[in-house]
Amino acid sequence: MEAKKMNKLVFTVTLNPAVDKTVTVEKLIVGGVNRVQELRIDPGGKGINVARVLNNFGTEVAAFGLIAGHQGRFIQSKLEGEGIKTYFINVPGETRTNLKIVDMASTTTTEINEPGFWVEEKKLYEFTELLLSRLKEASFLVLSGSLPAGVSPAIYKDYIENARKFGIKTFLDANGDALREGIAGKPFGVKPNLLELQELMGQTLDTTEKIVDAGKTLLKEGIALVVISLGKDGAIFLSNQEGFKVTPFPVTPLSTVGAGDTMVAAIVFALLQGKPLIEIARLATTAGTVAAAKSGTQACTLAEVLEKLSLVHVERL
Ligand SMILES: Nc1ncnc2c1ncn2[C@@H]1O[C@H](COP(=O)(O)OP(=O)(O)O)[C@@H](O)[C@H]1O
Ligand SMILES: O=P(O)(O)OC[C@H]1O[C@](O)(COP(=O)(O)O)[C@@H](O)[C@@H]1O
Repeated sequence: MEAKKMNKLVFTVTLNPAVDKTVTVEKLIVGGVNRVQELRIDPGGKGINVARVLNNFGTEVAAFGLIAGHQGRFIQSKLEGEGIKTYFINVPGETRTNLKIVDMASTTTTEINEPGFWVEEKKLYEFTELLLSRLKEASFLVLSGSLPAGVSPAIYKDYIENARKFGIKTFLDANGDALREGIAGKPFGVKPNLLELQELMGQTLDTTEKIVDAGKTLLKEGIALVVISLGKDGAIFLSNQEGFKVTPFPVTPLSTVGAGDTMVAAIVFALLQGKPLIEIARLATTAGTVAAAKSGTQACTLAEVLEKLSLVHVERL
């Protein structure tokens, strides 16, 4: 899978960022009193996580998005402190807090995500102008995450079509209507997780064969790379030429938050290096698994991923 341009600047878009508050409890008691053992606060939101991982991997990246209030300033200063260029438009209100509850007894993560701020039309217009005015500088545009109130579900489709005019590849990671409408814009790649794919297809996909068939319908719609992530069961990677299923190595998941975003970052990183699908699949699944083993929403390093690369199991489909 060749990346056409020599320029390797990646733009990420996060219209609904979040401050991720991760609390770890010994055993989650629903309806009871839970005492927090550990607490972490991290910048979050899908495109923001992608940007942080790409930056750790040594890829030049600029994070675009909307932010509000002091939580927004916290996110921006964290990113800039890590050396990531930011292009944020400030909107009224406050950036959401997304609560992540890690239950150490079952090693599962429960997510409680707020809807986020409301966006006025003129602010969204300002943001779109900012993004489009710089778009030609990018080699890859990553569009990730839920949309705040006031933003049309067709927005990703619009950005994908604009990127295509400049010959810029796009990667979409969204859910619900934003995913459905975004797909109509024919992004280069998509990464739904199994739940998102089932919702999109309107059916339960309970075998690898059914998941692969659903993935192939997306390829037929004009998407070149379809990745379906399956949590602890790994991921399926499909192009028009070939397909792979990659199974992770066992880890103790200290927070699975950010695992999908890490996978997206690794896919884009590998695409920019012109890697074949099998290597994209291996690297991205390893990266997601490394992220799942980290507490909170932490960005992993390339060295951590390369060290574990041989531990995933790759099967040709
Ligand atoms: N519990 C887990 N154990 C091992 N790897 C995991 C686990 N959860 C996620 N991963 C890794 O992270 C990738 C993305 O996770 P997934 O939960 O499917 O994405 P998303 O966060 O988008 O829902 C998986 O394909 C897998 O490689
Ligand atoms: O925009 P959404 O869909 O509400 O998701 C936002 C949440 O997802 C995350 O980006 C993590 O996503 P993944 O676990 O899919 O990588 C969090 O940082 C954030 O709280």
